[in-house]
Amino acid sequence: MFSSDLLKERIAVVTGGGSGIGYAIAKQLLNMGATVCISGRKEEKLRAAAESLAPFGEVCYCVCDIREPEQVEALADFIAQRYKRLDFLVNNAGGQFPAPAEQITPKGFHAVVNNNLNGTWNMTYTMANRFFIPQKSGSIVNIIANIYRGFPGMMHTGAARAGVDNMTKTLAVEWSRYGIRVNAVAPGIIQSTGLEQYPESIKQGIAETIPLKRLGTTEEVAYLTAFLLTPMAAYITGETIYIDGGQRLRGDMFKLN
Ligand SMILES: CCCCC/C=C/C(=O)SCCNC(=O)CCNC(=O)[C@H](O)C(C)(C)COP(=O)(O)OP(=O)(O)OC[C@H]1O[C@@H](n2cnc3c(N)ncnc32)[C@H](O)[C@@H]1OP(=O)(O)O
Ligand SMILES: NC(=O)C1=CN([C@@H]2O[C@H](COP(=O)(O)OP(=O)(O)OC[C@H]3O[C@@H](n4cnc5c(N)ncnc54)[C@H](OP(=O)(O)O)[C@@H]3O)[C@@H](O)[C@H]2O)C=CC1
Repeated sequence: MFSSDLLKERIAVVTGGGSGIGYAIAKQLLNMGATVCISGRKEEKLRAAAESLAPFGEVCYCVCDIREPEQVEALADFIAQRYKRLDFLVNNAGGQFPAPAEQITPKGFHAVVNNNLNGTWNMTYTMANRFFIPQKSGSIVNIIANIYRGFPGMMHTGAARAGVDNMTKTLAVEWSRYGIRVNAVAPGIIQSTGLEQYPESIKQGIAETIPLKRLGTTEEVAYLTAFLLTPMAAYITGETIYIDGGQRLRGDMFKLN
């Protein structure tokens, strides 16, 4: 299933591929023979990531803030010039800040929705029109979050990710006529660079609330994402697959007062 030539000659873009889950996804796709372009906002971070990924296959990077349509268009130009096609888009870039709902200002709400929902659409709209629709093929995986029971403690991202979850279903139907599959992966709490930004007080004891009694790894999210892009998943579209050690069914995301 994960053989080294399964994705040979396939071209992938992984947003937020310079760190954490995105980096692990890029590495897994390279290990399966794909050519991968990682993107993000910080050039130095991308350069270092691309250097450390280079032993695993053909990798490049492109600075692109997904919130800026013209930067997304420039990323599409870069891919068109370099590879002439695109097969996979992994919308992984995103983030938010923890806060009780009543303290999320309209500006803060807008910032998080803009990053996670609008940014994902900017990428999806552009890459579909530039590549997937004309090619009549393509596969998209959206990395969202565990929104199964809402997202207490991060209402803004819950709302944004629910938007992407619904977008996933709609596009799977609308774009089936172009041979495009669209799926989502919903990670629970994953031991990644991103998690380092959350205060210890929130994370302390959290593993005990998860049925599998541990946090997930970035590699585990990468395996699932890669699987969804392979021909083995050719009949899967419009799905959101949770990878959370069972947390959506039992256990708290946050300790609320
Ligand atoms: C148990 C834990 C479970 C965790 C599960 C999930 C984990 C992950 O998702 S890991 C990924 C982690 N990485 C991140 O989340 C970092 C990403 N964050 C950002 O990129 C940015 O902070 C942003 C996109 C969320 C906002 O950036 P930007 O658009 O540049 O907006 P500003 O910085 O200008 O802020 C606008 C506005 O937003 C409010 N705000 C921003 N940060 C905070 C904060 N830390 N706390 C409270 N409020 C915040 C605030 O209202 C800002 O306006 P001003 O007050 O006028 O600055
Ligand atoms: N770790 C976890 O427990 C969970 C993570 N997630 C989600 O998974 C994804 C990956 O997170 P993780 O790897 O943990 O955290 P990281 O903070 O390591 O990764 C987030 C990546 O997104 C990029 N990014 C953020 N905003 C933008 C933007 N506007 N334009 C371009 N790139 C952007 C960052 O790159 P740069 O700094 O270069 O801009 C960074 O590489 C995120 O969407 C996160 O919210 C969901 C649930 C749980």
